[in-house]
Amino acid sequence: MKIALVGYGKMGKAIETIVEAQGDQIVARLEEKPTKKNINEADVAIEFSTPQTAFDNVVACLELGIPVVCGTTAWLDRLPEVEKICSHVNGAFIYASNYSLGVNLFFEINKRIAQLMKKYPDYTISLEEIHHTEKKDAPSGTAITLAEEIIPIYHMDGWKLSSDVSSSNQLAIEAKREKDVPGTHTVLYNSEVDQIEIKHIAHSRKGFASGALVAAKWLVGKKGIFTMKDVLGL
Ligand SMILES: NC(=O)C1=CN([C@@H]2O[C@H](COP(=O)(O)OP(=O)(O)OC[C@H]3O[C@@H](n4cnc5c(N)ncnc54)[C@H](OP(=O)(O)O)[C@@H]3O)[C@@H](O)[C@H]2O)C=CC1
Ligand SMILES: O=C(O)C1=N[C@H](C(=O)O)C[C@H](O)C1
Repeated sequence: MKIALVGYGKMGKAIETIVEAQGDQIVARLEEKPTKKNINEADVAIEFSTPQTAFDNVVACLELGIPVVCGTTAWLDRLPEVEKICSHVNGAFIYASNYSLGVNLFFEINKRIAQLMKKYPDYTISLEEIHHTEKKDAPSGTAITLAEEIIPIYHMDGWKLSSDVSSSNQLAIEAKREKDVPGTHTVLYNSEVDQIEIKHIAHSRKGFASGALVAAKWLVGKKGIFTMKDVLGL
């Protein structure tokens, strides 16, 4: 598989380490918008860049006929436009706020626990995410995905970036930034007498990177718009 890395920062480099070990080929390492000239006939593009550049990069790949695996967060207000373009060009696109197998299992666990806990109003639900200090967005895309799966179950009015869990019908997400933390997400159920937590701790970026590569291999040869639920059969 010939892979173009669109975005060659922390994630691009983590993916490169795994690709080199498994015998696939990286044909482009881009820190600019993909073009016919710089994408080097890649079979698939893996896009981890910035919230400001992801949309243009994804559209450029689709218009060049290259399937795209995108992991960049905080640009999703434009996802409907990408979906329209992908259908128009009969392309292939996958987006996930988090590509790691563990987090995708955590998403399923989160929904099941929320279904159980909503019957017990003594418990107040909230979310916490912790990431490295270089992270550009808050809350994390993963925390938003967790929230979006809880909100319909609890009939809440959306989420808010706040440590104040008490005052409204919005799900509070607290975002903390600490040196070198790859990504930790916790869903908390707190009552007067006790607290229940479910937590996913990424030990490194390896899980995100290997999941993105699994998604890339799965996507090549397909047409359509997909998520990690399709890739993992969840
Ligand atoms: N879905 C998932 O599983 C995961 C998602 N992420 C998300 O991925 C994104 C990237 O994370 P990370 O690798 O840590 O970030 P980094 O800041 O380490 O890397 C981003 C890279 O993109 C480059 N870049 C800037 N402009 C462009 C452009 N126009 N086209 C292509 N590349 C460009 C930057 O270059 P320069 O520094 O020169 O500006 C930088 O090298 C974030 O949104 C993060 O939240 C992260 C981990 C897992
Ligand atoms: O920026 C990061 O590092 C991460 N971003 C993703 C997110 O916003 O959820 C995934 C992971 O938590 C690491």
